[in-house]
Amino acid sequence: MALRACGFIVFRRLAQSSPPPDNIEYLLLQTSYGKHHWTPPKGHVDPGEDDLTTALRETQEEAGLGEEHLQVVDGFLQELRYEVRGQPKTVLYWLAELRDPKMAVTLSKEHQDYRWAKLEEACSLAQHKDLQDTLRAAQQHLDTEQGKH
Ligand SMILES: Nc1nc2c(ncn2[C@@H]2O[C@H](COP(=O)(O)OP(=O)(O)OP(=O)(O)OP(=O)(O)OC[C@H]3O[C@@H](n4cnc5c(=O)[nH]c(N)nc54)[C@H](O)[C@@H]3O)[C@@H](O)[C@H]2O)c(=O)[nH]1
Repeated sequence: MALRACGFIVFRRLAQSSPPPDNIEYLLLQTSYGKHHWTPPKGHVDPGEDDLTTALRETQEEAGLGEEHLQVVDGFLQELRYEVRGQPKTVLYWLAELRDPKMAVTLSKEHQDYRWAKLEEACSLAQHKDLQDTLRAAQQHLDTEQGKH
C-alpha cells in the first residue's frame, strides 16, 4: 500500500518592513536523520486518522505549533506523489498562516534545525521540484488573495 503523509505549509507575514511578496516566510524543518533533507512539517497518517488531523498533529509534534496558533487558508490543498525506497508515497499539504509571527518554533528529536525562508530560499532548501512547485503555488495563492483586498 502507498505511504501517506500530511502536513502544512506554514508561513508567517513579517511586519510591513518589506512589501509583498517579500513579507512572507515559509517554515522548513531539517531532519536529524538520513540525508538531513528539508520539508514543511508533515508525517505519516496513523491508522484510522483523517488527513487534516494528521497534518495538525504532525505540525504540533514537529514544530510545537497547534491548531490555535494557525489560520488555515481556504482553497489550498496540494498533493505530491513520489517514491521512497521503491514505494509510492502521497503527501498532502494544506496552507496555514502563523497567527503570531513572533511565536517560537519548538523542534522534536526528528529535526535538527528549522528556517523561516522567503520563497527562493525555501525552494533552494526544498530541492525536490514537486515541493518547490508546491511552495510556488502557495505564494501564487497568497498573491492572488492579497490582490483581492
Ligand atoms: N534513522 C533514520 N530514520 C528515518 C529515515 N527515514 C525516516 N526515518 C524515520 O521516519 C520517521 C519519520 O516519520 P514521519 O514524520 O511520520 O514521516 P515523514 O515526515 O513523511 O518523514 P520521512 O523522512 O520518512 O519522509 P520524507 O520527508 O517524504 O522523505 C523521504 C525521502 O523522500 C525525499 N523527499 C522528501 N520530500 C520530498 C518531496 O517533497 N518531493 C520528493 N520528490 N521527494 C521528497 C527525501 O529527500 C527522502 O529521501 C522519523 O522519526 C525517523 O525515525 C532514515 O533515513 N534514517
